[in-house]
Amino acid sequence: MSGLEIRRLRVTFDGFTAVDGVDLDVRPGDLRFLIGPNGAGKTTLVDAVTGLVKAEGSARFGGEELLGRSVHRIARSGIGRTFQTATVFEELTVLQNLDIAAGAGRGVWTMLRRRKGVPEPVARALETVGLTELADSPAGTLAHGQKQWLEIGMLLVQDVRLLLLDEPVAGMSHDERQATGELLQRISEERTVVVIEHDMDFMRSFARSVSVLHAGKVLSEGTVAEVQADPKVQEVYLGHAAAEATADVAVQEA
Ligand SMILES: Nc1ncnc2c1ncn2[C@@H]1O[C@H](COP(=O)(O)OP(=O)(O)OP(=O)(O)O)[C@@H](O)[C@H]1O
Repeated sequence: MSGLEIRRLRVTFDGFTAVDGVDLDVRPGDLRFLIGPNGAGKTTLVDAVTGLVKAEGSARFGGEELLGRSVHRIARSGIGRTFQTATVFEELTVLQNLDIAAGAGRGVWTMLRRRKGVPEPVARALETVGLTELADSPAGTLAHGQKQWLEIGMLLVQDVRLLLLDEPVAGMSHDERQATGELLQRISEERTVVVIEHDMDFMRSFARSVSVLHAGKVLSEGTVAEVQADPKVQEVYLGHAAAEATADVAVQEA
């Protein structure tokens, strides 16, 4: 079973190189965190893999080349992503949201009709993301964290094999972060999961492996301990923190 294999990935915007020759391997069962300062190229890398921006090089999943395919074809290859803000249908119930996600090929009315029983994949996704009790609640009434879990559930019912999650715990409470970390660990046992994250505590608690991006390149890679001990990473993060502190002082003094 092969996971995500990225080679010499390059994305340029009007002459500016946002992703600059990235090699990345994420094996199934891994829970890879992609970290790095603002503008490092993390989201652009995910955009390239999901077909939202044009890229050079190669990005293969399960041995299949993704670059050059349409967004829809990539999605049909078992690749799904979430964005920083959850995109669920607020007026529909949790169950209806999952039904729609699962329902490629079925008519909308079939999906929305009240019916006995819940299809097995939907029931399993509800259970995995911990929303079984809330199946009949409108998605709009869910707490922020629960909406993110619903979105992850919508990927699970589509049997997505590679999940690319952009800052999944942004804005979550401590308990929601903990629950999300545990959820990602469970999911990644059977799938390949890549998480873009700025929350270092969350990364330290739940990452199985880490890639640090800086200025469009992979600066460092390894376990949390290896990456934290890397002087290049410390320099980028400390330099970054120092620059922010200086900017804060400058703002306060202005
Ligand atoms: N559509 C675009 N057109 C021009 N430049 C872009 C575009 N998208 C991203 N960039 C630039 O590419 C660089 C990488 O951006 P990207 O959003 O991938 O960084 P990031 O690591 O995800 O940052 P953050 O952590 O702030 O989300 C940035 O300098 C950004 O301004």
